[in-house]
Amino acid sequence: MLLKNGTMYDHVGNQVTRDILIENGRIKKLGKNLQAEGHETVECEGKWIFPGFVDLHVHLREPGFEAKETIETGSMAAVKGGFTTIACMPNTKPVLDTPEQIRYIHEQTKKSGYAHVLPIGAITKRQLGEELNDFESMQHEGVLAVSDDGVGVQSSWMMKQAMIKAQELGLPVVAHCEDDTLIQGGCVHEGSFSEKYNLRGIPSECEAIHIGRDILLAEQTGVHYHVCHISTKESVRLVREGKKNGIKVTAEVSPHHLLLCEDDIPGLNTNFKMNPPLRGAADREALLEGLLDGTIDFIATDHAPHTEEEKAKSMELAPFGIVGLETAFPLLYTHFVQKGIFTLKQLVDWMTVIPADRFGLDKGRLTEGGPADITIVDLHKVQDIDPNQFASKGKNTPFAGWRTSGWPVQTIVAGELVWSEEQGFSAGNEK
Ligand SMILES: NC(=O)N[C@@H](CC(=O)O)C(=O)O
Ligand SMILES: [Zn+2]
Ligand SMILES: [Zn+2]
Repeated sequence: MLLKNGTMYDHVGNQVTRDILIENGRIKKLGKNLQAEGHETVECEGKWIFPGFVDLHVHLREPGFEAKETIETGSMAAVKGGFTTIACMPNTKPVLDTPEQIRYIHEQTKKSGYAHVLPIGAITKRQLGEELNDFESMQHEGVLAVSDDGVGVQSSWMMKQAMIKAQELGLPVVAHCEDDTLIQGGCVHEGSFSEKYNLRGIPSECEAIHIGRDILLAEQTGVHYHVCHISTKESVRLVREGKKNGIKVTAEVSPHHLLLCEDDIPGLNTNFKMNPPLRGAADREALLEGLLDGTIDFIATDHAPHTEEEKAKSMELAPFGIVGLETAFPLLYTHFVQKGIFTLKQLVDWMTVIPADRFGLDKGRLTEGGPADITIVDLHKVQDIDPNQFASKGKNTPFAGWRTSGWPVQTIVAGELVWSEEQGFSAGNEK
């Protein structure tokens, strides 16, 4: 395949116009006036060509919760959103806590996936926090990291054992940070919204207390410790301090925590219920500052689809989580790049090369010889977010109706055009 005349960043970050020749799933050549003979040509004039986006925090729900999402529908949502590599969390049924479960994800991806899917294995058996899994045997089948995402690892001792083992094996520990004793049945942030609606709140320290503990344990064990969906100003402060002290701590932030705070929740609407909850305005400011100063390493969506029936429940009873794959780039582009808060280069780096580098993946760059995972974006395309148009089974977004620019129009995974605005989806990358 030959991509003609696309705009891209070169290796030093300058904006250039280039052709990209793709062969055997790799970028064969990057240059000007490349020859098209025998190659399918895609005209990209006026469009941006980015490395395929990388999202290291996604819930694909398979096995066990196929009514919410499957590897097929979740990876369709991914490529439609411009993501070519996604990591899936182990809070499925059964939990991804054995080598057989990890192999199952790889097999299902081969059969029905549209993007590269990197499974994350659970830290503890059935994510119950009681017994450490066999990381080595899961690693043998190919896991990106270990995590009990969905719940925090309550026991400090258990977390320490996990870190010791993960450090030995070179696996990152990816942490959902939440102290169960501080949740107290909370369903939203403990702040002005919880007060106004008389709901139980989840206080900020519920997250930060785990991060503080884990950074101390990471210092002792030397493991790569990664904080999921960071949401409070205290958490940002702790990560900043940890980094300053040379501790191997990284952090991700979700688009919704950058875009929204508790003041934006329009009443008892469960599409604004997620974990961690939307925090205060000062927290949101601290997240932006942390991302801009490098305390927070990159962006991850925490795509968490649920059925409409589940989300139709009350604020207290509905499950936590919102979808994110199909809206992340346009939302962040519209609200931060167009407004001059981020540069386009920063945003793209936070969604490509930085997550890839932090987790040692050969992804996130456009280089000769590198993988042909590519996202073509029309920055001028304006569209209202419409959940009914999502490829994801999850329609649970707080952003319905938001007018946004910067939509992916074509996505290439391992050299195959897996989705285009005009033709829709074609067979998954490994089919
Ligand atoms: N983020 C959420 O609100 N929900 C996630 C779990 C998680 O990421 O902790 C889910 O699995 O639904
Ligand atoms: Zn989580
Ligand atoms: Zn999650």
